[in-house]
Amino acid sequence: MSDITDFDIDVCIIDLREMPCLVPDAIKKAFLTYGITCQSKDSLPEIPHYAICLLDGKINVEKLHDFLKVLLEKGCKRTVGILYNNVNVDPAYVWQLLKCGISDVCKWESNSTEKCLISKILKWEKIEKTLQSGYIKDRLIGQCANWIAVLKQLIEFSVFTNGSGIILGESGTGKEMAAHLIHHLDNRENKKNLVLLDCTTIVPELSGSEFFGHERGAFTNAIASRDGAFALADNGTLFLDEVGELPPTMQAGLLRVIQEGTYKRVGSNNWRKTQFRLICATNRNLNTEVQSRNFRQDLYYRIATWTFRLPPLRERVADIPILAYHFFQKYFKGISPPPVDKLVLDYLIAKDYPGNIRELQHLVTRIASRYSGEGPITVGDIPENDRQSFAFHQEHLNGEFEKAMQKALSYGMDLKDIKELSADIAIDIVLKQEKGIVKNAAKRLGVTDRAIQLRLAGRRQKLPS
Ligand SMILES: Nc1ncnc2c1ncn2[C@@H]1O[C@H](COP(=O)(O)OP(=O)(O)OP(=O)(O)O)[C@@H](O)[C@H]1O
Repeated sequence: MSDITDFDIDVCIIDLREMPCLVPDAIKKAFLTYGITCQSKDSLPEIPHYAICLLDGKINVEKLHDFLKVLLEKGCKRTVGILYNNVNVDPAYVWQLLKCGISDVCKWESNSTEKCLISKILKWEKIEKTLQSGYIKDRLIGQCANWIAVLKQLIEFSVFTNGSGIILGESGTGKEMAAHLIHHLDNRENKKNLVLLDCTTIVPELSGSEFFGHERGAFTNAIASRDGAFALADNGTLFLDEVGELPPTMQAGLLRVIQEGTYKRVGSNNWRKTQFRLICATNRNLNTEVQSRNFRQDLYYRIATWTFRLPPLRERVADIPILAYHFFQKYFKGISPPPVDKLVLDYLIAKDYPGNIRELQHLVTRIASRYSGEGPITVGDIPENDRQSFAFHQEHLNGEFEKAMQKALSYGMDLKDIKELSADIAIDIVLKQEKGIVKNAAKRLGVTDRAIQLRLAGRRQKLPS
């Protein structure tokens, strides 16, 4: 590492020890090789992209937290701590430092610490650069911290490992887009194709052929031999969407291929080799599926080496305006989209999106397609169907409904309890209005008769005897 001559990343050492004396010469010298100098925390000339913080075991964690917060808010990308002169550091203290926002903590060992930190910083810088790349900026829109955090994990996984991973997330949160990103960033030599397979669409009887391929005549209608997903993904990436739906026989087959790297076409006795990066996605809780024996535990552990959770849109509401702008831009293909009235933006921000980004995209497309071509996009461009539930939401947000919610929250009810209670109240009101006729109530509430009956039965069971 010491042969790095063109290290030009903006890094500085900041002495944050509770009782600073002079930064030890050994540290100064070691980092000066890379052009890294020491700065005082009170007179930083500029906020560095990376800060190496010199710490001791006595630092006030709250003060450190505040200092790091300011650093990170002002553009510092990561901070790392060196513990100096502390041979027996309390592990709890180190975990506290990490909680404060420090990316890593190490003890000062002359001759190796600086090399270790430089290689970490080089890696982090590569991740930051990738985050700013055109591929991501044009496709994976978002600036919320939880979205950026998962993007960074995805980049690290794609660029620095060749492992398998699983992408968790509700429908429409961008799982398939994440798979494309992983394949795009994968820097394997002679990288080949990304093969996408949606496990919900696989016919169980044909699943063997779909994955392994088949020989001519292997079964009725097998008029020609054919490659399956394992062959097509060789030297590339296999993306299995909704992996929780994989038929049990295929789960065993897949495990074998991942472990051995060999498979046989249906109707053939010859072993063939394949090697691919496996990326799976699901919006199910695979842990529960494993417990209820619907999904093989051994396969789960093989594919879940790396797990990424994409946040639903409700956890990144601040991204709605830029996502909406991105979709308007897409709709108006190249020409800059018309201005969007603030009321429309407020509407987009306040709405619920069970279908996440896909649902927002479709809504924006509907709005854009109603635009007359002059002036800004206004609330009149929002289709009538889309306005109805929202109008209710707006009317009641500041009225009785909000008061009831405040009361419920003051009793310590969580969202689940609130949802349950609201559903019960709605059912009771409609049942009363429909004179106890479940069928009519169910129709009005948009659920099945059985759903209401089960709910009523559940409530009876919960009643104290
Ligand atoms: N961060 C994002 N920026 C821009 N568009 C996005 C983003 N995330 C998702 N999309 C868009 O939302 C739509 C849904 O994305 P995608 O198909 O990747 O979701 P998914 O989680 O795989 O959905 P499903 O589980 O239903 O298959 C796509 O049209 C995609 O272009």
